[in-house]
Amino acid sequence: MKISLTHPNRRTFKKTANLSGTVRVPGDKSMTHRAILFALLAEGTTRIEGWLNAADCRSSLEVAKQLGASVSFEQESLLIKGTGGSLKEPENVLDCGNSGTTIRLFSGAIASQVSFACLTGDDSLRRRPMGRVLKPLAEMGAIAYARSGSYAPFALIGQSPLSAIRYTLPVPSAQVKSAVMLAGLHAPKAGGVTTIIESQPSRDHTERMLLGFGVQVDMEKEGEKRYISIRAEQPLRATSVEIPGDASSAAFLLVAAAIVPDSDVTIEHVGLNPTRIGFLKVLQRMGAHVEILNQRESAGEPLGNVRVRYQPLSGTDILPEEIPSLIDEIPILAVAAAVAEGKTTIRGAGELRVKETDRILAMAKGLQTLGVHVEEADDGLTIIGGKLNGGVVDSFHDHRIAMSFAVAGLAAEQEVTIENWSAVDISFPTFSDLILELQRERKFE
Ligand SMILES: O=C(O)C1=C[C@@H](OP(=O)(O)O)[C@@H](O)[C@H](O)C1
Ligand SMILES: C=C(OP(=O)(O)O)C(=O)O
Repeated sequence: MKISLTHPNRRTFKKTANLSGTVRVPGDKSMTHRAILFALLAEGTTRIEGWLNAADCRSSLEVAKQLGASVSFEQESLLIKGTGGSLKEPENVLDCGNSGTTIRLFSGAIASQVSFACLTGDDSLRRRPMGRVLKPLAEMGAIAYARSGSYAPFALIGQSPLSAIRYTLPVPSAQVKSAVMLAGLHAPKAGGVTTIIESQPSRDHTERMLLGFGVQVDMEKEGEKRYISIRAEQPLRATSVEIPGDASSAAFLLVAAAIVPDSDVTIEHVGLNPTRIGFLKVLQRMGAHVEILNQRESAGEPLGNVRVRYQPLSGTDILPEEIPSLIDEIPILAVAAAVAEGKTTIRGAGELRVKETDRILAMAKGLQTLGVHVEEADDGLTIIGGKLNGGVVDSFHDHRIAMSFAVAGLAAEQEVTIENWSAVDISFPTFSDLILELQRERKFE
């Protein structure tokens, strides 16, 4: 007897008529991680509204519990009773799952506090470089022993007090910046002020949210260069945090609107932090009709509604200095480039090679399968736009690759099947539901 097996970990997306409607996307992932970690460090109970209930943030929540946080839920809100700054030594290994933000930011907090912690993650996280955080933390006085020198699992033996440092980030990374800032809160030696120097601005949610928890962060700008300074021994005080929708999740739906003819999609209540919305400028430059409406501010972060209407796109050059403001959106912008008229180049994006998977390789392979002319460079891609064919592509267990090819499927000539689809649960579990909603609301003309 022939048994036909279904593949629960595959999903197929087909060419669609226009997408239309107004939706909200789940909470910002970067902000949710920070809210959980800062609540753990604070004195009192923090209320977090609009948090992202997805696998990466649940990793942060589990790690926070092991370090002494008491967690409860009240309707949609997350309540975290903090430790007042004295973290508990964890009884077991801290499993950070697939989340780079969890492992790197929590390391910064652990470095001054916990006598022994061992941090690890899944197959993907254990391939990602950790030397970039362990090196500055060791310079401040913490002791780290890492597999092969710089990979998880690693043991972190916190030391107190740490020494303040002046640290120039070798790569623009908000995760490294945040880890050093958090260690700096407990680094009263060597002057007691830790300064991080970044030559390209990376996302600044840590700086903004720490202010809400009562911590003063000083920032000086010198052209694109920024000096971020934090004085030691500032206690965190519990607060309420309202988290807007994640601009990186919104990007998938907005690019879908930009490439599916006659679409008109609005995402409400989405974060518009300038360090995160480089992709909107690129989409505009490619010819998409982008509008930002009802812009306002909450908890120190700008937010608003973003409307994108279809207009045929043309290729563009995405420059190295733009990369930090759109680092997680490059896979979906590569899909936009694949349907745009003409050539798109992306350069200065070498960091993509050390994300959940090598995103340059994954996009090049997948787009080639769909018949696109793509050339890989060490630090980017060159894409000649045109029509997308169908095919079977692999997400390589990377949420952003999976959703990028799902959006490609909505505009491709034949269907696109994505292998290892379940990766979407990392950041955007409701992605397929929202696409369905925008298809249901579509205009019939
Ligand atoms: O700080 C953060 O929340 C993040 C920073 C970025 O990583 P890097 O710090 O490695 O650039 C980004 O790619 C990641 O998705 C989230
Ligand atoms: C790179 C990402 O996250 P992280 O580094 O936290 O795993 C991402 O969400 O695209």
